Amino acid sequence: MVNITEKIKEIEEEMRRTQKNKATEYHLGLLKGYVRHRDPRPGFGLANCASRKLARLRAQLLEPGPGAGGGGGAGFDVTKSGDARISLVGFPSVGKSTFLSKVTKTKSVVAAYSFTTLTAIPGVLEYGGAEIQLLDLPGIIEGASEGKGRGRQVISAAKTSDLILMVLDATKRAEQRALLEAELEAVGIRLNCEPPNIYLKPKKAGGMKITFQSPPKNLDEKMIYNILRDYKILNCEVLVRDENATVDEFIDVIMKDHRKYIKCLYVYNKIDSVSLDFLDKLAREPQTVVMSCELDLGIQDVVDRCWKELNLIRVYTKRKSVVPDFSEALIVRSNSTIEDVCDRIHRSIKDTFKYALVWGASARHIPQRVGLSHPVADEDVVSIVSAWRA
Ligand SMILES: Nc1nc2c(ncn2[C@@H]2O[C@H](COP(=O)(O)OP(=O)(O)OP(=O)(O)O)[C@@H](O)[C@H]2O)c(=O)[nH]1
Ligand SMILES: [K+]
Ligand SMILES: [Mg+2]
Repeated sequence: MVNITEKIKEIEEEMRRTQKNKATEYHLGLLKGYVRHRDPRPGFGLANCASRKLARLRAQLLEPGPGAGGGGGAGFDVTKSGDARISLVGFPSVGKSTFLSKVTKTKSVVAAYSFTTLTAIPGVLEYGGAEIQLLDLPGIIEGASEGKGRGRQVISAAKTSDLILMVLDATKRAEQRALLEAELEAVGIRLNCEPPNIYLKPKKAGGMKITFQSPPKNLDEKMIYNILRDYKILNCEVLVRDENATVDEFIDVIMKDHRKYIKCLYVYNKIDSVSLDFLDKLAREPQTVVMSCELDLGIQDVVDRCWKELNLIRVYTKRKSVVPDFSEALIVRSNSTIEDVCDRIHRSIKDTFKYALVWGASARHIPQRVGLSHPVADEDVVSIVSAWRA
């Protein structure tokens, strides 16, 4: 077999040479009779022939070899680090690597052909003293969940993240989003929803006890009975608390060890290439932000929105008569209190806690003297006063 990597190198060389001189490209096209049929959209021009060939070869590199075991189910070997992990998931060439290279110090290769990125590339997104791991992933294609390309690995990596950033190309068909969602759904990822409000407890004996808190709209006792029997759960207790619960949701509860509920933010890139009307329409969709990496438009909005979606709070600690260090934040979940902040600093700090001084959005006046139960807000400055120090 001719080495795919060598073939790829050859074509890349050829493309580099022609790209150096657009005029040459034009003449080449003219020679080959391409110019008349030229697609006016960016990226669909003369180089598209070589580009398509290259993408095809690189896709082969992604395919699991014979005996490789169907692409493998495990994710890429990247250790989790920082305060949270965000995965960039999308079709090839939507701009995932461009985005990573823009917002982190990591440079992930960017190119016009598909499957430029062949593995997971981690970068660190610094956000006001918080450190978020941003994972650039290979592009996925339809059928990814069934093991096409490195689809399964990509999806496994996405499954380990705290937020999925679904990167979409604003110039491409609207279906791309539903197609990607279906691929993620197929492996048990549930986007932007909470686990169903259904209690299920398998028992050793006693048959099935099925109770509805209020009359169900989409389920009945017989349906639940049949589903449970299909899954060979013959003894259990079920309490359906949500009247709108569906069959699919009930199955998700049975399969809860294989389900992952993850927030997803939809990001449309390349808005420099669509009309203003269309851009406006996209930007109004729920959970959606728009950007152009090329024109540096909306990037900070995307980053801010990511932080918001993670539901985390940055707290800066301050020693008496010293300016707080804003380059290092203490990260707690939303709805945390001073007590949670103490626990993050040191396990025993609560033993000597007298009160805390708080500057920031959660303080009614500045500084406010508060106790352990005081809820903190993002970017609060907190000074813990201990009994022995005061
Ligand atoms: N017009 C336009 N082109 C962009 C924008 N962002 C990225 N591109 C181009 O889109 C192409 C693909 O970018 P990449 O960052 O390599 O895309 P990717 O999603 O990482 O692609 P794969 O790794 O192959 O899956 C490159 O030619 C970029 O220059 C943008 O905002 N507008
Ligand atoms: K690409
Ligand atoms: Mg890439």
